[in-house]
Formats: sequence, C-alpha cells, structure tokens
Amino acid sequence: MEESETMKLELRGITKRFGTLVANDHIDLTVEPGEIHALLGENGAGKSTLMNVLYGLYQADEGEILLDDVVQHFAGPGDAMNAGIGMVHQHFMLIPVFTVAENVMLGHEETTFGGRLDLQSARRHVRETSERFGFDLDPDALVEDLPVGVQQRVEIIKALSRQAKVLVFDEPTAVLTPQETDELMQIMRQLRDAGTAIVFITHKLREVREVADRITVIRLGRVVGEASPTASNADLANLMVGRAVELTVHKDPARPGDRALVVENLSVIDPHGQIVVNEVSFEVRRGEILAIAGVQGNGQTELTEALLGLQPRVTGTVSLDGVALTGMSVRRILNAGVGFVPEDRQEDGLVSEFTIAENLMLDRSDSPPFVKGGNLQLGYLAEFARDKVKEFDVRAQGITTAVGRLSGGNQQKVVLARELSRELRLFVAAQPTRGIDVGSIEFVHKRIVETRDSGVPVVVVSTELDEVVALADRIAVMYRGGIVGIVPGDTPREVLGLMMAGERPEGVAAA
Ligand SMILES: Nc1ncnc2c1ncn2[C@@H]1O[C@H](COP(=O)(O)OP(=O)(O)OP(=O)(O)O)[C@@H](O)[C@H]1O
Repeated sequence: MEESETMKLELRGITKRFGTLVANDHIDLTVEPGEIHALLGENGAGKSTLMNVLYGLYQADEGEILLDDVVQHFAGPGDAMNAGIGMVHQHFMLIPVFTVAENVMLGHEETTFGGRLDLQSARRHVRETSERFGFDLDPDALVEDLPVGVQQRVEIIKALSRQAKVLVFDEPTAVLTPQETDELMQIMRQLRDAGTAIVFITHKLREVREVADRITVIRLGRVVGEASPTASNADLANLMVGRAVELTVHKDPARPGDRALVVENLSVIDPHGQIVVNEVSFEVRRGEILAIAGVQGNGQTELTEALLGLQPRVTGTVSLDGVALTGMSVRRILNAGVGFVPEDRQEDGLVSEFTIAENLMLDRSDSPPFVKGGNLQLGYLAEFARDKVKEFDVRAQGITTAVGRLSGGNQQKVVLARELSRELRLFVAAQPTRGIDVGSIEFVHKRIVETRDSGVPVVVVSTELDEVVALADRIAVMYRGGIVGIVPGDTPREVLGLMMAGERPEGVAAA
C-alpha cells in the first residue's frame, strides 16, 4: 500500500429526521488524523444514523460533512468511499466462498477510486497490509474458513485498499472473542499511529477506556458532552444514560428447588456431518441460573437451539419437569412455557416488517389473551404493547413502528420483553444483552434474576465473562462441543479462562 495521507473529518450541525423523529439533532463531531474517537450513547441515541449519513447511506436534512475543511456531497457509499471513508460493518459484507484476495478485489469494482485491482495486486496488497499491521492473513484462504475476528480484518484491509483515511467501526467487538477483541484494539492503535482517523462505536466501556483518545457522548440525537478516557465506568455510564447506573448485579444466593431441566448425553450433528455438541449432560433446578460460558463457536449456539427443537440431527434426551422435549416441535416447546432469546435476533427473534406490537405477540397469536373466540383482541394487544415498551424502555415512535426501523439495541429489548412476559417454566437466553446499552443491561440483568427468584430455571449463554460471573449460580464451560466442567458461580475468572481454553483445572470434576 502507498503511504496513505491523513485526513480530518468534521461533521457540522448534522440533522437527520425520520418523519417526526429527530434521530440526529445538529450534531457536531470532529475527528483528527491519528485519533480514536469513541462515540458513546444509549440505544437509539442516533450513533448508527450519524455514521450512515457520513457513509452516504442517508442524506442529512441539515448540516455538512467536511474532509480536510472541504465540504463533501455524498450521494451514496461509493462517493464516501472515493473520498476516503471506510466502514467496518458488524455484519460483514464479505462473500464467504471467495478468498481473502478475491474479496478485497471485489471491493474495487464498486468504486472507481484507484482503478480496478487485479488478483495478483490484491494478493500483494493483502500480504503487505497484513505484515504492516500484524493481521496474520493468508490472501488465498477462503473467507468462510476464517474465524469471525479474522474476517473482520478482511473488511479492514478492504477499506484500506481503497485508501480509507477515516475508518468507522460500528460495534465491532460485539461478535468477537475476548482475545480477538484485544487483537482488534491493537490493530486500531496501529492504524491510529499510522494517521488514520477512527470513529469507534461500542457499548463496552472497558474498550472505550482502553483505546479512545477522545469520547463524545450523544443522547436523544444530541451531543451531550465530551468525556475523558480516564473517566470512571460509572461516570461514563451516567453521561450516556443521564442517570446513575448500577454496574453490578445484586442477587441473593440461589435457593434451588426441584430438578427441572435435565439434559442427558445430548449430541448435535451439523449439516456438514460434524458433531458440534458432544454428549453433553447437565441439569438446572428451579430457581437457579446456569450460565454456559465459552468462546463463541464451541457448540453453545447449537446446544441452545437443540433445547428449543431447532436442530434436526440430535441424539440424547432433554426433559423439562419430567416431560421429554426431545422430538417435540418448536411450537410445542414454546407452548410448554420455554422462553427463548436467540443469539441472532434479526434472523430468529423478530420479523422486521412487523410492528413492535405484532412482534410482542409472535408465537402467541393464536391463544388467549391475544385471541378470544377467534378474534384478535386489538385493544388488549395495544395496551400490552404500550406497557412493555415502557417497562423495557424500547425507544420508538410508537407500538406500530416496524421493528426493522428500531436501533439494534431496541430490537433486542423487544425480544426480551416478549419472552420475559410469558408464563415461564424455563428461560433460555443466548447473549441476552448483546448490543444493549449499560442502562438497559442493568434492567435486563435484574429481570433475569427476578425470573430465577420466581422459581424458574434459567440458562444463560454468554461469551461475556462479566455477564457470566454477574448472573451465574453455577457455570458450565463449553469447549469444542463438550462441557469441560460445571463449577460454582463464584469460580475465579482465571480458572474459567483456563477452562475456556479446554483445560480442566485440578479439583474440577468432569461433567
Ligand atoms: N430507517 C429508519 N426509519 C425510521 N427510524 C429510524 C430509521 N433508522 C433509525 N431510526 C430511528 O432513529 C433513532 C436512532 O437510531 P440509531 O440506529 O441511529 O441508534 P443507535 O444510537 O445506533 O442505537 P443502538 O445503540 O441501539 O445501535 C432510533 O429512534 C431509530 O428507531
């Protein structure tokens, strides 16, 4: 890659409205070359909207984008890319069956800047950038074979190959393992040191404090202040949500009751014939939280899906209160009182074209109190939906807003509101707080503990060790499809860390 020049980004008075909603209200933001500028804000504050304006995906109603003091007009992402703006998306825009170099080359067809790239130059570019920033990327590897964190580096290289001098990272660590996160932080620092202007959006305060040079906080579409990276988590949280936030979960010791969920020798075979969950056995009693910890991709997703009847090739048994769930349809399992928060809310948890109200009654649209005598109880539904939106603080214009128009965190809150409002006999939540802001995490954690205290057995799957430690009464650690061991909730993090790497420390019994 050529030695890239640097560039200053300035957003002046950006205003973006959706109907009567003002998503961005005269936002000013300056990002200097060689600076990591964190953009913090609660769910729905307007962060993604602002970045979409910058990337030419939305047109601002008012305000200006300036690069090195020159006003820009972006009719679409092509213009933004040509001007030197790069975006690292949370859901990658890569083609899985293509190699790394092919994906980088493809990026160049979307834009005329720098001309087309042939495969040889793309491979060379990947090798050079990879060496320069320590990416450790093989240009000929197939993208689908790469771990998520490495795929993300392909996105970064793609942007760099188009001479991006301003890079936007929108919640880049949501899908990364702790180690991948550390590596990404290191890459961001190196890019910064090479002069890139970086905008970094995250809900994880630790990350902000670790890498940000400056922090701008937005709330309800407006800039509410700047914070110093040396500010405490509590101060940052306070500035984000406008009130003091309880960052630790208070819970009494569990009082486990009868055995409720019993899983015996459960195995799951994936569509490629691989055993992804291997002879797993555990039980969860009423009134306790079993957290399943582990690095993403060690079988947790498939395990939770198997509990819900979503995996076709399963052996072993799952029973709830003495009744076998194995072999039942998903619908029957849900009707048996199983609440489920899936890992991928957009794919499995919501219908994005449906309204908030409709999504809140999904799976229950044929039963009372939503339907009586064959008639949908619209009045009841509206009241129910309004209550839940208030209780779970879903930021939306109204209950008839399509869920697809909500911010990511608010979509997650709709799923949680629906699942936690049912008569539950078991609650299974995968990554329950992914993408939601600190204030809402506090609320969701409280609700999960309350669910436990009402006598429901709870299974929480989380790759966030903080969340596991905060919620768990017992912790099962998964590694390569198996359970390494099941340990008490107060097990030290170092021990959990070892177990997540597949080791079983002395004194921990085999599961
Ligand atoms: N295409 C759209 N149509 C209508 N409203 C929208 C659209 N996109 C975003 N909004 C609204 O604009 C507001 C800001 O949303 P945005 O996605 O920018 O928030 P965010 O700060 O990125 O939140 P999160 O942390 O949850 O990702 C929200 O109220 C959202 O519902």
